[in-house]
Amino acid sequence: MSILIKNGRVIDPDTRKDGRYDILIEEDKIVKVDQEIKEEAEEVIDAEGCYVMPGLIDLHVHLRDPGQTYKETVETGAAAAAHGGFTTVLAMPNTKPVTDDRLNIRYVHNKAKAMAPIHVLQAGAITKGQKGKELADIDSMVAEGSPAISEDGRSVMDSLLCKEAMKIAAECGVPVMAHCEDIDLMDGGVANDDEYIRKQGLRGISNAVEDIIAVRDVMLAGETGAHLHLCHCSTYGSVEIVRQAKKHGINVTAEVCPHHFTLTSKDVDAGDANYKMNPPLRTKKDVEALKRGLRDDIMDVIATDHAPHSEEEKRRSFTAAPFGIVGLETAVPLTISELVEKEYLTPMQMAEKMSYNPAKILGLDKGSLAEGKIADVVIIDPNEEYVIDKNTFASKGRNTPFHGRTVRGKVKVTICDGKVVYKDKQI
Ligand SMILES: NC(=O)N[C@@H](CC(=O)O)C(=O)O
Ligand SMILES: [Zn+2]
Repeated sequence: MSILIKNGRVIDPDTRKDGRYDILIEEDKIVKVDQEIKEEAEEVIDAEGCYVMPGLIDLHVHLRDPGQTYKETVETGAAAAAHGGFTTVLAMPNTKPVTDDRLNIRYVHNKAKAMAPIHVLQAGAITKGQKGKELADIDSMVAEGSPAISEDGRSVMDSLLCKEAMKIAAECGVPVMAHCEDIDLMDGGVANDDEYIRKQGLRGISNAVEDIIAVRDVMLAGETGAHLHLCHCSTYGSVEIVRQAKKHGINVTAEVCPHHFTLTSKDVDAGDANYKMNPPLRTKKDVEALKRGLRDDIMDVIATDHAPHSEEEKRRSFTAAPFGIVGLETAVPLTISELVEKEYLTPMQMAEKMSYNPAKILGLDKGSLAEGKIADVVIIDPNEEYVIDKNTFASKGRNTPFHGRTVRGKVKVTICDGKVVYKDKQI
């Protein structure tokens, strides 16, 4: 099989190419990148007017498999990823049972190999059953191929246990991906702690809920030498904490989700739980800090926190519904519309934060369009305007606050291991 991508704007953070090039793919590899490639190929894709980037890598998805396959499966989540331009995703371990041992890691990896069109990697839990009492067997999960550990969905509240986990992760050479939430301080909160939210009769989640654990984890990373990756940062405090940590030479990276840089708590409709996620939508001050943090490369990654739930679950009251929204199929247009068009990010920075940096964080030989690399590629038309329609999602989840929103930036083709795994109708 060979594919020739012609006339696109190749944006490659690895070789620092940003210009008009053709790319020739043979079997599963990029064999040539040149200004004009004359060779014939079985499939020719005209990428005129499009960005051609390394396949996107999402460090934060929930695939609900095993245990909650009515919400999503490895297969449907991977199809949603391909539709969204992602060729690699990292699945979080808050499954049922919790992915806290090597057999559960193997289950997801094997299922993905058998039926996912893209690469699915599984993060291991930090504690057994995510109960926060006893460490999981981190070494054996890493030996099984898990590239990171995380307690996502909660924090390891016991600081000593958390420090032990960081020591082991440092020895194993994997990052600790931290969901920062002081569980006691949550106090039943469901949305940001501000006047507008309180007026709607909802309980608040203050910034300190996140910031306290972010500071603690940075201190522990400093003491243990672990690589700490802060998940779904939502507060201006988090951005400051990451800035300071980096200044002091602590090994920390951080991610921001599209919903957190696109919406504020003022957008929350108390009658619609599609605006409910953890951490919550924050204020304008927080959103501006997140955008500037991304612009200034304090914040390294854009990740989706794709969190599918059933329609029945999300129809419940704001307080009773579960936290989380889907994100795989809206990340590209939101990033282009909110960050690239508004000049917070260059297209090169977009490719860094959605592919190159995530690859580096997981230690993967990906995020590159250099000759000889595996052909994971995404083609995006940055100018195509369209209306987000949840009914077009490949995900089982329809829980998005972005249904009906007009955006720019459409994924046209996703190529994984040299195979076209998604193609838009009009290309
Ligand atoms: N983010 C969410 O609102 N929900 C996530 C858990 C998580 O990422 O913390 C989920 O698993 O549903
Ligand atoms: Zn989380």
